[in-house]
Amino acid sequence: MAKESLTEAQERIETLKTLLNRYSYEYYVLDKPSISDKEYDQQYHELEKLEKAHPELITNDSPTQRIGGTILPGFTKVQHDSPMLSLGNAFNQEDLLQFHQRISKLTGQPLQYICELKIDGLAVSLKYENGLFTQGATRGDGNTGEDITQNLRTVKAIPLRLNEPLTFEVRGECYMPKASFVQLNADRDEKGLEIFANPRNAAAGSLRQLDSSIAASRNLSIYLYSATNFEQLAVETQDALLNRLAQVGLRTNPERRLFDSIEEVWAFTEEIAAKRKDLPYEIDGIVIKVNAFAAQEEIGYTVKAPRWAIAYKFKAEEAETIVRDIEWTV
Ligand SMILES: NC(=O)c1cc2c(=O)c3cc(F)ccc3oc2nc1N
Repeated sequence: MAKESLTEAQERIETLKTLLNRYSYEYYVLDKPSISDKEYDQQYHELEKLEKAHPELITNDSPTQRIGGTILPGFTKVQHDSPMLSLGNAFNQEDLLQFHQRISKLTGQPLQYICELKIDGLAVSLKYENGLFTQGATRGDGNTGEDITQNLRTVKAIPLRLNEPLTFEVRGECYMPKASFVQLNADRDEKGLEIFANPRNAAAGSLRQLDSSIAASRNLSIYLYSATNFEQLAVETQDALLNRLAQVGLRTNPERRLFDSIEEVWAFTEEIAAKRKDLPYEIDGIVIKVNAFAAQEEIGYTVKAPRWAIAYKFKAEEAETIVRDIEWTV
């Protein structure tokens, strides 16, 4: 085939990157693919061929650049701009009531709560500059984490470019879906390799790999739940923030609910405890947050945790039965 002119190649490469990144967003972020895998693969291979012929046209946000070419010698350290704190825990209705009474005293505003599923994965921080994914890190000790950008770039649910040129940091939970966990353990068992105890360990083990092609093979996903400098995003509540994150192309968990009383929050924890085994990912509780950012600021933080949030934890032993209950499809 005659070598296409540079501008023709450039235009075709730009078109293919835009199309393939949108298909990837539909498939991995919205879980609603609009084309078949075959069509995707055809366009992906056309992009690979064009980039091979014109390597100077390869950009960092091309879908062909998700798997890094090198095996890292180790992970460099990352200082978090603001500490990645942990959550205080609640284990029963009384603990929730005490949480509510404690914080009601600290704000004159009526309290609206947002409840989010507590995804059982690995907390990570993602930095975007002018819309481009530039750095990913683990929580580490809360102040210093490890740079796992190469591995997080292989997580297809993480967009390499947002659909707005934002510069900010988002945080979320990277996890391994239950079905991927069962398949991975079946494969490892067959090869006589040690199997993972649960999806959280499998996700953590995958993100700790120095060879990003291993992380790429582990079908990890992510839900984002917070952002820094949300003034730029012009949102005043956690719920509005989550809608805004979805708007710019980030994956957020749809099972969130707003409540005006702690009694309704308790009822929600019981509702989710009953349907948790049917979820395609593991959760270890519910995160309850004051929805309004102004009230969050008024209520504030302790040394190691926000006062305006609490994690209601389900009873641990169920976790094993949940994974055991999946028929071990091999
Ligand atoms: N695992 C989770 O699904 C999840 C975790 C956290 C946090 O760890 C967390 C920690 C903070 F200091 C503040 C808010 C948070 O919100 C959170 N929200 C969530 N949905």
